[in-house]
Amino acid sequence: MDDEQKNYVSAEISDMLESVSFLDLGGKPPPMESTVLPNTEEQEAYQPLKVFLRVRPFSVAELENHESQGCVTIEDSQTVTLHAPKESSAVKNSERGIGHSLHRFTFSQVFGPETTQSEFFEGSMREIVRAYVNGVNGLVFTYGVTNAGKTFTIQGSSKDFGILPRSLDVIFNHIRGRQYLKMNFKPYLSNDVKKLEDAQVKQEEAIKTAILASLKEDTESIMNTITNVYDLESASSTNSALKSLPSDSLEKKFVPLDINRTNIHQRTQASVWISFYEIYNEYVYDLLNVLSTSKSQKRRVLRICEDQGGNSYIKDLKWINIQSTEEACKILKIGNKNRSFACTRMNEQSSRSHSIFSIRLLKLTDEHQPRVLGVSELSFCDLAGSERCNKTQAFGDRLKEAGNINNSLHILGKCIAALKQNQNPKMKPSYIPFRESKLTRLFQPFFCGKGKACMIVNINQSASTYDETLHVMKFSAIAKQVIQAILPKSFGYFTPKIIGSDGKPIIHFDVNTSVDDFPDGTETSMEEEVDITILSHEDLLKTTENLREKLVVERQSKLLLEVKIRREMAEAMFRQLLETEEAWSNRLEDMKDSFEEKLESKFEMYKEAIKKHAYVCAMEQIEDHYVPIEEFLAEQGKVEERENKIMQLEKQLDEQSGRLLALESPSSDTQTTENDMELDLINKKMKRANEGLQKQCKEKEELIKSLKFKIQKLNETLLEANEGYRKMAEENSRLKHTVMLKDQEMSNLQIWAKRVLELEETVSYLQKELDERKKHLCVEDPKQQKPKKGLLANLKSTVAGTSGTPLGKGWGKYEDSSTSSRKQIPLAHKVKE
Ligand SMILES: Nc1ncnc2c1ncn2[C@@H]1O[C@H](COP(=O)(O)OP(=O)(O)OP(=O)(O)O)[C@@H](O)[C@H]1O
Repeated sequence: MDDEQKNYVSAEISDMLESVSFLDLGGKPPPMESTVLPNTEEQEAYQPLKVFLRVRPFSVAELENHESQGCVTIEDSQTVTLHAPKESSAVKNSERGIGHSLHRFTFSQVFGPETTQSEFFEGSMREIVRAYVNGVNGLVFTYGVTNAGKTFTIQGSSKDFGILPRSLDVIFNHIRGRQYLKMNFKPYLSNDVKKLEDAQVKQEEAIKTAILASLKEDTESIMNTITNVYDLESASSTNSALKSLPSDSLEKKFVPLDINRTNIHQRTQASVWISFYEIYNEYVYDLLNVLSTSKSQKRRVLRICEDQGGNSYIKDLKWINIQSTEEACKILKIGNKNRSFACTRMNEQSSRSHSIFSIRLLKLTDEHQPRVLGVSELSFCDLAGSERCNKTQAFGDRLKEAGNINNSLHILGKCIAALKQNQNPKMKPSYIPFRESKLTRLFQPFFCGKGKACMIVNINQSASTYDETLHVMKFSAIAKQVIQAILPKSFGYFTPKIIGSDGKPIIHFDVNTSVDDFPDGTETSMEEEVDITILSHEDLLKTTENLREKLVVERQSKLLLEVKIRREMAEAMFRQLLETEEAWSNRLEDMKDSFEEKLESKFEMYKEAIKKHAYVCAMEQIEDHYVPIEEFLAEQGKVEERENKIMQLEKQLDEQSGRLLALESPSSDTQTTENDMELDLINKKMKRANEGLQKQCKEKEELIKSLKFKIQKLNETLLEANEGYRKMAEENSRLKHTVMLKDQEMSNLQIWAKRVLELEETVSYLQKELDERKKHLCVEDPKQQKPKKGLLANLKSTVAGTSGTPLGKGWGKYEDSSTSSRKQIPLAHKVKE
């Protein structure tokens, strides 16, 4: 998938979003407003994700460029309309009949370009911060194209603080006078607290001092390079600017939240810790790592791990204890210095990473030896702005960054779309790819009930980024439909584990479980990134022991499972064989029947054809030679008459020849003349008779010839019929052969069926054998067993132990010669087969 396609959300998600956005037309957001007072928290366990829209005012440069100003129209406090400018792809597409040039979107609230930072904070953050100080975790993330004002919204400028410093100020206002200033309770893993020894506390203090000192050292350079949080104008008076950050100044800028303090235990204290990290090119970096400030030094990549509860946390992430908003702002500034910014075509100071600033609030009892009552976390995620690579003309590092940014935003889009789809009971639940990117992995708990999430969508009104802005809006439209299931957590609901400096739990406040439960709780999932270093040596040994025992049990169950599966497979195979056999025999019968039918019908056909042919021939012959009987008799009469005439003529000829002999004597001349004349006459008559006879003979010869020709033709037809019959006979024999083969196949199938039955017997024998082995295993000391490398090795060894069984024989090379309890099983050779 190229970057163009991957921008924000995939094409198909985008299409889905398109339809969603139109479904929303005119529709007001569902009733979801509810106050986050502690006693109503249970009621709002399910609520749609809050999505706020903030529209950035035009910058001076944009105004100078005469950017089209009619792309974004705010209709009311919840609705905004986007009008595609002429040069945008949306207009081109709509002209081609794909999509629309006008889009309307609804949000939890829309903040126009004239909205001040204070108004925005009041309108969007009030609820989430109030819930947070009462113990509900919160996540705020800004989403939008590059240069849309995400960083400005979160951090703000020195004159106009963003939601992060304002939230910090509210938090410090809230805990004022009840702040726990010692650093001996520190956030640990995802939701736990570590109790530090004095030496460790000193170390913490030293780290903090070093971080703050690094700011002083670099003040000048920071002011020259970082302008995101504090304006360049204030560079000359950096320190004074920082000093002018105390909460008082903030308080003057906005009305403090009306937080219900009464629900918090009167005698409680709070400790505030912060962390700041970034996800850059899918690597997590601690932004508060002072060592990494040097650009030449390679930054240390942090790992995302999971604790016993499967909650993700960043291993070795620095948590710094802070006592005031100004301290937090200083640290934020140091973090910003380490953050990956770059000058892109769209934004001079573009954030090239997703940065996450987290605040952990530890609630403690107000005693000499305080107890930890709860931990809550508020995270601000400034997502990197995405852009189309061709538009930004990105290449090299920028292109790689854009690819990674787009990819993680794309996965975030997929997660949100899947979350939304899974809320529809009519649809098949789909896999939510939280683990496909670091960002979504860290966001996952917030979409699974760990706390309240809220999304801030930043857009600018520039026509040049209209298409990207439209994508963002579509994305937010679907995000708005995600229902969050927020566990009714407040302080004291999920009490954290307190871990001692040695890594062992020292106090466990959950009323339902005791400290003794902890070792079991240390059981970690076998994920590649599970952090086992959090366990002490003893726990590790104990865990190993437990795991070993579990392994034995697991192996037994696996063996049982395998036997069960084998049996099921054998049954299934047998069933399949029977079905196949039945199917084949049916098929065979059908084929036999159909061939026989075909054969018979062909025979009939040929017979009919021969009969017809013979009949036609006979008819033709009869037609050719048909002579009516009268004609025939007349002809016969004629022939007889002629024969009589011939006989008479012959007689006359004899007489005439006798006379001629007598006349040969020279006595009378007259007589000779008469005789000559008579002879001439007879000759003439004979000649004529002869000619007639010759003509008749010719006719008869021709008749004989034509009859002979017809006989020849009939012979040929007969030969052809013979040939057809011969072919039919051949086909018949072939079919008989096929039938014979099928019969053979059937008998083979029957043999297989018998074999399967035998296999089944073997399996049942194995089952018995296994039961025996199980009893044997139970008696054995599991510790003495050598752990095998895997299930197969274990199976093989187990089967080798029972090498007298058919299966054991199959794995002869693993046979244990010492096994005395071999049994001779007659089925062994069958299994081998
Ligand atoms: N609401 C606003 N009022 C006045 N200026 C603003 C506002 N929002 C943003 N800006 C200005 O717009 C510019 C870009 O803002 P910003 O750096 O916060 O954008 P971004 O979305 O974080 O960009 P990227 O994703 O590239 O980091 C900055 O100069 C900022 O001061």
